[in-house]
Amino acid sequence: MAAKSVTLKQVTKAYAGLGTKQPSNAVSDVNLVIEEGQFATLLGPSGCGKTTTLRMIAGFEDITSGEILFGEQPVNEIPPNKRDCTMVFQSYALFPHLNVWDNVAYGLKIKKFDQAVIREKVSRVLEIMNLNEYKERMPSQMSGGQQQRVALARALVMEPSVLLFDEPLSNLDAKLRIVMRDEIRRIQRTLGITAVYVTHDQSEAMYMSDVVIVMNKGRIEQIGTPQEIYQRPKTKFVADFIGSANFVEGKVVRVVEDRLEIDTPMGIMVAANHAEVTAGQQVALVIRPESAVVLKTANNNAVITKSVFMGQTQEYEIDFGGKMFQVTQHNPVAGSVFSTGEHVTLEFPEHSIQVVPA
Ligand SMILES: Nc1ncnc2c1ncn2[C@@H]1O[C@H](COP(=O)(O)OP(=O)(O)OP(=O)(O)O)[C@@H](O)[C@H]1O
Repeated sequence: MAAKSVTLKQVTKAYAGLGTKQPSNAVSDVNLVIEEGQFATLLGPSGCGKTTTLRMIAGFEDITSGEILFGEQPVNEIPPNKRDCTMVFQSYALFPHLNVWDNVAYGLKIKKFDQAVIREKVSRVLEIMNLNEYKERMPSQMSGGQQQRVALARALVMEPSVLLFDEPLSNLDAKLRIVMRDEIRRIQRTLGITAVYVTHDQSEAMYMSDVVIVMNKGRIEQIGTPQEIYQRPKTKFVADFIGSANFVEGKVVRVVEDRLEIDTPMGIMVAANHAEVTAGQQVALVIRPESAVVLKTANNNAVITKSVFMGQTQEYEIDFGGKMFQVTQHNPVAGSVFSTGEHVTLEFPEHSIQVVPA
């Protein structure tokens, strides 16, 4: 199978009736390029337009305006079964009256492949998915995780250029999700297939993706690697949705080369200038709990109001100038841990602060 890139150009979806109640479309003006062989995840809160976007790529939904391309080829007019992509659903959607072998072979039979070719392709995929020993089982005789592997095998056997996933792990328990996300990623890498994955689970998105596409109210807020999305969020929404963050409101007073001086209720704070903000602009400083530093100095400026041991971390709530901060200390060993009521110094290394528009 030859992987293909997926391109969305100004793609919009309006559902009839939506426009009268709310000004926004289900999906608005989405521009996106997913490169060949990339694993891209659409991530965002419920109703942000992830599933609609995925279904438009699959061809299950018409698009209101814009264009979708697989490689160089526009696919707007191509029906789903001719699009060279397959979708793995949350509900597995296996045929209950067919055993594993026949479920996996089904699509090839519909496409009238030769018997010998079908045998060869199905055996190979069952082998890759470690499903050989289950080939005669009926779906009802298998666990949720095994059924989802069959659903994945059924999609892979078609050798699509693009594989689409609609929250495929959300019916599985936490432990199995972790096993399956490794399995999906391993197979996707081995076959070099382009994958578009929908989830509202940020840790799943961070773990699996080459690129994360964060959506909000039908629009793309940010596209980036998991590191970029986490460490350099471009908006308050992204900073808030991915991981936890302390926000400090302020106004940029000076831009000095690559540093920003920001006037905040806690005085002037300095941040490295990773953002495109200008002097005079109202901003928010994003400070991740693990990037604030707690220590003892001669001029302690903060008070611990809560201190909780969590095994790998110590979690603090700290009052700094009347504002409460969530702070995480890694590797809390005896002697380095502070107790409730202790006076401490809270520092914010300038490179770990991200500045976003207010
Ligand atoms: N068939 C439809 N008719 C009208 N509105 C729809 C239809 N399908 C989805 N919508 C609306 O479009 C918006 C985007 O829905 P979508 O299912 O794409 O969101 P989502 O991000 O996948 O959410 P979730 O995580 O809850 O599945 C929502 O406001 C939803 O109510």
